[in-house]
Amino acid sequence: MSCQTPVVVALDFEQQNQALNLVSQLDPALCRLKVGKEMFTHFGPQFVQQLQQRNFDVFLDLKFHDIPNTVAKAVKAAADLGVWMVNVHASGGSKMMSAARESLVSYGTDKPHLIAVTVLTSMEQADLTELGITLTPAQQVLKLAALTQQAGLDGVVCSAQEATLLKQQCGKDFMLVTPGIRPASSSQDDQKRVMTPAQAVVAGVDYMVIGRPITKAAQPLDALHAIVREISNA
Ligand SMILES: O=c1ccn([C@@H]2O[C@H](COP(=O)(O)O)[C@@H](O)[C@H]2O)c(=O)[nH]1
Repeated sequence: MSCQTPVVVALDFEQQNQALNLVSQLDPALCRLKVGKEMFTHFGPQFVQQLQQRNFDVFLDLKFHDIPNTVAKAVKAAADLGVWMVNVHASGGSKMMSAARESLVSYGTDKPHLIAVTVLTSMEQADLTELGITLTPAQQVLKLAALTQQAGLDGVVCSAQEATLLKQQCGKDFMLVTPGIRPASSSQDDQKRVMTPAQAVVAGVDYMVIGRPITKAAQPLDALHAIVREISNA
């Protein structure tokens, strides 16, 4: 059965067995899984394959950002690995994003979703100012999302705080994938632009990436079930 919820659990663990312990309690109908830089650097494509063998859709969150040729080949390698979703940084520009999209043409309908990171959810106004960006986070997200859509990608990573504006600008089919999701009782950690699962549903996000509120909970499965309940009640 394909996944019935928008939840993507971020597997950010130092040890493979910590991640697999959690995964063995999860159901692919309840959530998808995200593998990011920490676990991919430690454990590589074999780790992704182990998750796929357990029938999970995997979002490979490596946020590629390089010259167009290199990013295109990295995205193609992700497609060969059979991941459900892969991403690049929108700030790599439209040539880079177009090259990434073109590298997937030969996969037809078997291609992974290709999305681009706009402004990291850990960033706020002061972080943009430090980089010489004078726009607000929401304005910068809208600008990078427009570039992403023009390059033919499937959607963006953004904060749920920008979801309503983005759906107005880009249309309902442009996929919004939102980290920085925090149930009301959870610590914000290093995230700055956050929303609760219920607020994110109302804002219209397509997928919610959630890590520590689940993985660091005393009872991760209970935490996941509470989030899924909050989402279905919203
Ligand atoms: O803008 C972004 C892009 C990616 N992430 C990643 O999502 C998870 C969030 O984990 P939490 O523990 O729920 O904070 C993490 O793997 C990040 O690398 C992001 O947070 N923001």
